[in-house]
Amino acid sequence: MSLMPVSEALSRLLADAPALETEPVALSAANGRVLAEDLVSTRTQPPFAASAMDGYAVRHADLQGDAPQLKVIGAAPAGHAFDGAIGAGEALRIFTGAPLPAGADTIVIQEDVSVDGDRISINEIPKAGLYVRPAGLDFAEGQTLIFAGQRLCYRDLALAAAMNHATLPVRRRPKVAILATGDELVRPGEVPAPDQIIASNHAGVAALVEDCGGEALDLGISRDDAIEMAAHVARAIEAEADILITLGGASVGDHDLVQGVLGDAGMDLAFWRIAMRPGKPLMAGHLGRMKVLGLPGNPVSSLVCSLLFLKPLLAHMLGQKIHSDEHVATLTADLPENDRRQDYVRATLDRQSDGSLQVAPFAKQDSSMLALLAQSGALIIRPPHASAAKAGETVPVLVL
Ligand SMILES: Nc1nc2c(c(=O)[nH]1)N[C@H]1C(S)=C(S)[C@@H](COP(=O)(O)OP(=O)(O)OC[C@H]3O[C@@H](n4cnc5c(N)ncnc54)[C@H](O)[C@@H]3O)O[C@H]1N2
Ligand code: MOO
Repeated sequence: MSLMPVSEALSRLLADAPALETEPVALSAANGRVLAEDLVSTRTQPPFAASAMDGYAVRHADLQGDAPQLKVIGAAPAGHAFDGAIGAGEALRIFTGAPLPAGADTIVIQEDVSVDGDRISINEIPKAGLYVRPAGLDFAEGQTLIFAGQRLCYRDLALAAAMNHATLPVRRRPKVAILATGDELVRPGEVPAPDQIIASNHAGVAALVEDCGGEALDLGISRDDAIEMAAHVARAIEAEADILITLGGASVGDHDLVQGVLGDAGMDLAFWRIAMRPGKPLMAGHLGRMKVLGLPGNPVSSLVCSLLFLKPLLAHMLGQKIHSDEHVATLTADLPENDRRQDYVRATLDRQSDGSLQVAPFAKQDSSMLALLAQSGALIIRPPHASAAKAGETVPVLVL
């Protein structure tokens, strides 16, 4: 049986997955969305030279001698520019954020001033230009400040607001329908029969979808019954899902019905069976415009496949660059030579005082062992046919 290399499967998966459409969203609804176009500022900020402190706007040339005196000719609170200029020997009462009046070049903070009617004495002479924010200190009109592909966070949203964008062009969120399959499964919180277990994969895959900026749609659990499964698949189509994830039933057993059901529904199979461990029975295809990813049922397999295939697929559909979480780390234990499947070995990860990474593989690697995956800081990548590795050697790792 031939198995497809991981890299080839990933390239095939991404090759026919175009980026999703752009849609406008209000700034208030844009948190966590992915920007579809570069964002150019419509404004210069600050739009005028402004005071950075509460105090007095002065001409630095006037600040000669000991405690020079100036005449206060008016006031400028924020939002109220002084309509005039200050001349020799004059000052303007000014507040943080107000435009600097014509003629002034420096702010004296009020703590350094004694006031007597409309006259002030300057007790501390500031450096020329102190506490003046020049126009454009932050950014200028026409500047590109947030880039397409950026997942918008609170800092981006504040900046976008300052740039005066009330609506932002973002990618539509990929809708990912998730269907668990298997007679042995019940939902978390239910009481399983003695021969049943709790369906866990759904929770993990849905969380990863949300983390990547997608929208997870829970299709529940289908029994190992072709008619019931077909009805669930029809619900995914009806819901206009961009991706259908099936969990389990991807292998070769008599009750592994997923591929048959999808085939009958009209799925074009892109690939099945990958040279990887865990995750060998991974399947991909498309049903009309809906992508289908059939993930193996073993819990660790389904999550590792999600990390390696679903995460980049979602990034691709959101118009994002796919960046690698691959690093190198020093092994703390020997590893045996590998067979033809690329292995993703669960391991703990520690950063040493010199900044280097140290990785300790778990002795047991069964793809049903979720507790060890949860404790893992990394997956050690063992390429196909890698020779045995000794403690102290460096190996590639995917940091989780
Ligand atoms: N004769 C062979 N048997 C198997 C092969 C093979 O090549 N030849 N491949 C093995 C590998 S590798 C994997 S991985 C599994 C995957 O098989 P399926 O995708 O068909 O998964 P199931 O048989 O449905 O389930 C496997 C295992 O995982 C549990 N499971 C399923 N769904 C969930 C869920 N949503 N949450 C938690 N656990 C789930 C299920 O109860 C089984 O224990 O096949 C091997 N067999
Ligand atoms: O791929 Mo299976 O994931 O080896 O358990």
